[in-house]
Parts: sequence; C-alpha cells; structure tokens
Amino acid sequence: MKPVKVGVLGLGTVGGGTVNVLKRNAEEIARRAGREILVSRASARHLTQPRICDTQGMALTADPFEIVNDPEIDVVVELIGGYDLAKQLVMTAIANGKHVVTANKALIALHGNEIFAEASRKGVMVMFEAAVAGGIPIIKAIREGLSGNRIKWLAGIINGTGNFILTEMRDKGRDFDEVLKEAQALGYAEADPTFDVEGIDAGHKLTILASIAFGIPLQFDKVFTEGITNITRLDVEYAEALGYRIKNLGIARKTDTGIELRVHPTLIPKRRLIANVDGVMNAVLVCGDAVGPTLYYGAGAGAEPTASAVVADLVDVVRAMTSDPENRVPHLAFQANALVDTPVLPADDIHTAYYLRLTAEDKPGVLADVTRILAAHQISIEALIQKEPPAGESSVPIIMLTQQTLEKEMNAAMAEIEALATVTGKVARIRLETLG
Ligand SMILES: NC(=O)C1=CN([C@@H]2O[C@H](COP(=O)(O)OP(=O)(O)OC[C@H]3O[C@@H](n4cnc5c(N)ncnc54)[C@H](O)[C@@H]3O)[C@@H](O)[C@H]2O)C=CC1
Ligand SMILES: N[C@@H](CC=O)C(=O)O
Ligand code: NA
Repeated sequence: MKPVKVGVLGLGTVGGGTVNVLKRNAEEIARRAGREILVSRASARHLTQPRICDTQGMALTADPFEIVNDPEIDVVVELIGGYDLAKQLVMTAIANGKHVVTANKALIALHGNEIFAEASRKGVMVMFEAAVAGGIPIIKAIREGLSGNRIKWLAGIINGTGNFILTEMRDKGRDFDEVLKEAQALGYAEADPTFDVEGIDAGHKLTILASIAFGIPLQFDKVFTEGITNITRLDVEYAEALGYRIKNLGIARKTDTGIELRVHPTLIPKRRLIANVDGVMNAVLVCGDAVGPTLYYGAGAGAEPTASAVVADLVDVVRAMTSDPENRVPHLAFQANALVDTPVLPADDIHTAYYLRLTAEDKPGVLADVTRILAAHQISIEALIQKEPPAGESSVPIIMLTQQTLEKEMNAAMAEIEALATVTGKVARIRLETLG
C-alpha cells in the first residue's frame, strides 16, 4: 500500500519532536497504522535555521499554503500555533478534503465549532489530542473510555508551565520570573507566556474538555480565569501548615442549574494524589457516575510528550481514513446534537470553599467584626489561625478556611471586611476544593 503523505506546518518544539518520533519509531507506527506514515513536506519560517529534527527526505517550504493546497498531501499537521494564520490553513486544508491533526488548543477553543462543522460537511477528521494535557491521552479517555458515563465533574492540572513555576517556588524558593524563563527555554511555555500564567491556556484546554465531557458547544468566553501571579510564598506556607497544597486547577462541574467552568489557584488536601503532581507533569481527575473518580497523569508539555499525542492522532486518522465518514468517531462526539440549552454558569454562581488571609490590627473585637460579616453572608468558618504580631508591629495576619458558599456572597463579604478601619489592604482569597 502507498504511504500516507503528511505535511507538517511548523518545525518548532512540537513539530521537531513529531518528526523525530515518526522517524525513530517508523516501523512500529506503520505496523499499528496499517500503512507507512511519511512526512513528505514541511513548512518552516526560516528554512536554514538549526532545528531539533532531521529534515532529510522532506521538501521544505516557507509558504505553508503550498502544503495545504498540495493534492499529494493526505493529512496536514498544524503546529504553528496562534489563531488567524492557523485557522486559515486548517480551513483551507479541510476545504481541500485533507484530514487535520493539531496541537493548537487556542484555535480549537475559539474556532472549533466552525472548524468541526466544516470538517463534518467535508467528511474529514480533525484530531486534537495534543491540545489538552500534552502526552496524556485524556481526549481519548473521556470520549472513548468513559463514554458510558454521565460525567459529574473533572478537575485538572492542565498547564505544565504554571505547575513547574509553582513547584519550583514551593520546593526551592525560586523567583517567579526566573522559573518562567527556564520554562520558556525548555519549550514548555506558549509563544505569549501570559497565556500560561494568567490561566488562559488552561482555560482553552478546559473549554475543550468540558465540551467533550458534557456535550456542550465550545465556549471559551464563559470560562472564569484567574492566574497564578498573585500567589505569595506566605500563602504557600500557610496552606502547607493547614494540610493543603496550592495547585492551579481547571475545574468543570455539572450542577442542577448549569456548568461551572473555572481556572484558578486552588487549595487541595495534601493527601490527594493530584496534590503531589509536580513540575511540568499534568494530571486530570474525571468523575463519572458509573466509574467514580479516575485519574490520568503524564507530561503536559515538551517536544516528545506532545509529539506522542500528535503521532497517536496520525495513527488514528490513518486507521480510519478508509472507513465510511459516517462510521468514524465524530469530532466532539455530539456535534449534531450539542446541548445548547445547558448554560455555563456566571462566576457569581460558583460554589466552593475558600482560604482567606487578611492583615488586621491586634485589638479586641477585630476578629468578632470579621466573623460577624461572614455570618451575615451565611459563610461558616472551618478553621482559623491568628498569628502573634511580628516584634514591633501592631498588625497580625489572620488566616481562615471557610465552608462552601456562593462566590457572590464571598465577594460581598470581602468588600465589607476590606472596608473595616481595622483591616489593612486587600483580603487574599484562594478557592479550596476537597476533590472527594
Ligand atoms: N510546546 C509544548 O509543550 C506544547 C505546545 N502545544 C501547541 O503546539 C503548537 C506549537 O507549539 P510549539 O512547538 O511549542 O511552538 P514553537 O514556537 O516552538 O513552534 C512553532 C513553529 O512554527 C513556525 N512558524 C510560525 N509561523 C510560521 C509560518 N507562517 N510558516 C511556517 N512556520 C511558521 C515557527 O517558526 C516555529 O518554529 C502551539 O499551538 C502550542 O500551543 C501543545 C502542547 C504542548
Ligand atoms: N504551554 C503549555 C504547553 C502545553 O500545552 C503548558 O505549559 O502546558
Ligand atoms: Na493529550
């Protein structure tokens, strides 16, 4: 049988890793796919620059449109990143009847509804396993392995760069900016690293996971995101002292009224396996009504872990290429009957517990004022630590854990606490999930 001809767009970290894995494991991959998979063309911005992969046997071009318009190419692998150019290339490839594999979560989260609709019309596959949690086969796990379940909730560490930064800060006391630079040098970070540290990249991934898990359209604009830039060493230490770790989580939960979609730093009990997922590793907990909680763990970023997922998608495409389009697993497994009436809940309706840290004057009655405000908003305190004032100072840190409450009640209570004359500055707030 003739080899399947692949055109790779972008030979950076993931593109280079993909070429390397395809070459190194060519024999096993051909056996599993049933046909040889050959990268016959690749597109790079700078044709002569040194790169991590060997480009022998590939025709290189600086113009990616040559590849998506080449009638010889069967599958296009988009690894350029970004929105506009990537979308034009993917839509052109689909219009030309080519299958597409991409690692681009930004593209899928923002333009996936349009891309999948067009792909369905043309009867081609668009695969995106590498877009969520790098090498972990989480898309497959939810779409195939858990397809008999009603998914109740999922929660994941789904940004490798952010987890790497939090781990290095906690374990080695390293500085935020210095660790971010290292993550960039290692090829983990996005082209714009604010996507990693402000929760945008995790928001893109959560959008995709929620869409598959709950059968809703992709709705990135409704995800609540908070980044990790405000996490202080003090909060990391207090959280540890209380038996918790701070992890940046993407959480999607089905409630009676809709779906919570949120990305934020979260206190989680230290005893949970996911609390011990460190460095660039990712982990996703998925709770189905039949199976209960399941956990998936692996490298969330980096050249070859991500390539592992890209190549798995290529193998799937090649296996399914010859089958009737109607019999292939559909792109998001629900495309034609997406649950458009299930709302994503506004941030005010998030239901969670909280860690609060405030600085107050060391005077009788201050704590009573704070607890009175919380009680007026039906917020119960689960644990409280009041430190002695540091020598020569009259202010003390007060740390509280609350029971579950509504975000809007907490916002109102925090505003009232901050307005107290005896309280200095802002109240630090980190959401808390037991993940039980
Ligand atoms: N780096 C990682 O660990 C992961 C990255 N991803 C995603 O994979 C995609 C690629 O990411 P990386 O490989 O890290 O980025 P990268 O910046 O290392 O590679 C992108 C490559 O595309 C090339 N490129 C840009 N415009 C081009 C054009 N017009 N024509 C030809 N080539 C062009 C760049 O020169 C660069 O070599 C992104 O969507 C990213 O979000 C997904 C999972 C993990
Ligand atoms: N920048 C991303 C790369 C993988 O998706 C991350 O750090 O997780
Ligand atoms: Na994946």
